Amino acid sequence: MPVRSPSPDPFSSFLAPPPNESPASRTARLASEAEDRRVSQSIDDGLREERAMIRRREKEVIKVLLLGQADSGKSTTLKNFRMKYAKEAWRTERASWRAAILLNVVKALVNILHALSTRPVHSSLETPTADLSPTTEQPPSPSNLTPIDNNPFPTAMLSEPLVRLERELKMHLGPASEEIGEFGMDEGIRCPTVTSPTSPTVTSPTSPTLPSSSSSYASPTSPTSLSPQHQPHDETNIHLQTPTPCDIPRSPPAQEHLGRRVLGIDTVLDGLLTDLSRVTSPDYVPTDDDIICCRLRTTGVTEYALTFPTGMDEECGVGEWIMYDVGGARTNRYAWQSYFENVNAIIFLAPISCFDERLLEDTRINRLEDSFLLWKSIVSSRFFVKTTMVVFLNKVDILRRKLEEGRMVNKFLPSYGTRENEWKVVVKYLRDKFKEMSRQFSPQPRVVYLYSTSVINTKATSQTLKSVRDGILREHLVSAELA
Ligand SMILES: Nc1nc2c(ncn2[C@@H]2O[C@H](COP(=O)(O)OP(=O)(O)OP(=O)(O)O)[C@@H](O)[C@H]2O)c(=O)[nH]1
Ligand SMILES: [Mg+2]
Repeated sequence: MPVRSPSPDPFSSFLAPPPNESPASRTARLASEAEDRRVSQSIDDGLREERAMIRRREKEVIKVLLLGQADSGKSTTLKNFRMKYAKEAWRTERASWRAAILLNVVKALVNILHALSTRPVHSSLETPTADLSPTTEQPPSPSNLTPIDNNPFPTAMLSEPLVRLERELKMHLGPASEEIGEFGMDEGIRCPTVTSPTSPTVTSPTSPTLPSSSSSYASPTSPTSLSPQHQPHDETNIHLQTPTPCDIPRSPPAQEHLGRRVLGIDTVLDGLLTDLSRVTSPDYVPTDDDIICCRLRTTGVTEYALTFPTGMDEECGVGEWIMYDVGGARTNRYAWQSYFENVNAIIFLAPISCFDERLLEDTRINRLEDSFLLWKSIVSSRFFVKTTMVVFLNKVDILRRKLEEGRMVNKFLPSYGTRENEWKVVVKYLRDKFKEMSRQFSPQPRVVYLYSTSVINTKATSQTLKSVRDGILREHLVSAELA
């Protein structure tokens, strides 16, 4: 059978020169085709160059992940970074912290009233059987509280509008306003908009989980629910009552309780509580310290961009850092993994004051034990073999206070043994412990930068951040040279 030549491609015949092309037309056509090829080549070169530039920029962007359990101080550390290195953005969002600060104050007042109407029967449950036994102390629960004598405040009368205001503020602020497993006087009348902590959200790179600045709570010049002049409901006008909530923190029973720290109220709020008239004024603009002290739970993962010099001296160009702040509760941690690729540095927050506390989300687990387990899983992860590791042994101020009040570390951490119950000794012990765990569980030898911190102290933290920044940059430069 004769072999038939394949029929010509209709497209190639469409592109072929005309059969009767003159020599002059042919020359012109070839010149035009050469020019087309040149233009196309230069477009390809441009695209290649652009792609290479994007790859180079991606390499230059330093990714820093803040990790650690809930309430360890990750967001507070980020606030310090932004206060120092993103001054303009920090300044413009200052007013939007107002509602969150008010909520912190109202929650504390509700707690004080609750404690004034009740008192704990058991002061301590210190009977661990092993290191970091779960049988450590718990905050007072409704079942171990009894009414307190000589309480000067009509507790129910005062607490009702406060609880209502607390609920209003929570509705305004959303899920971040509620602690996981939060226990308060408003149990049973919780904010209906609060969503399950098991469904964290990932916020957009540019939107911190802050209250909206368009709201009446957020504007520094607009009224707040604590202001007497502009009440949404008469019953929330807490200034009109006698005694007023402003009298509560200064009252002798409250002072006695604050002094004994049986309320679970952190020292960070003391400043706000003793200066309530400032915070409740209609012209109130939060200060740096107010914002640093303010607690707003992180419910998903937030990204922040910071701009830094790319080298050690200030004459170098600037580079970009992206910092990721995550929700630290156990129920939030599954969302972390999508941020693990190509992380340059991790700042791990271990709140070492919590040696005698349990996790809110799982009260069987000691908080220090949880930090050890987290640290072990981070240093042993294959994702972080080349990641710079920075550890903040945080909340040293609270550790010091607890030890001064006579809390014994070895009651909760028997391996601490007979070492002196002194904060510097405890810090050294824990520093060695974190280092040793890194040595034992890291797939490759690595350097760990450890700092003892109280990140609510912005001045001291500013120095630490500079050192952390330089350390991360230095390691980044070294690895870029090796790559
Ligand atoms: N006293 C004291 N308080 C601190 C320190 N660090 C943080 N805090 C306070 O502890 C609370 C919790 O801090 P955050 O930064 O919100 O904790 P977080 O790790 O972001 O917590 P999640 O968002 O729940 O994961 C805030 O009220 C802070 O002001 C510290 O070193 N000392
Ligand atoms: Mg946070």
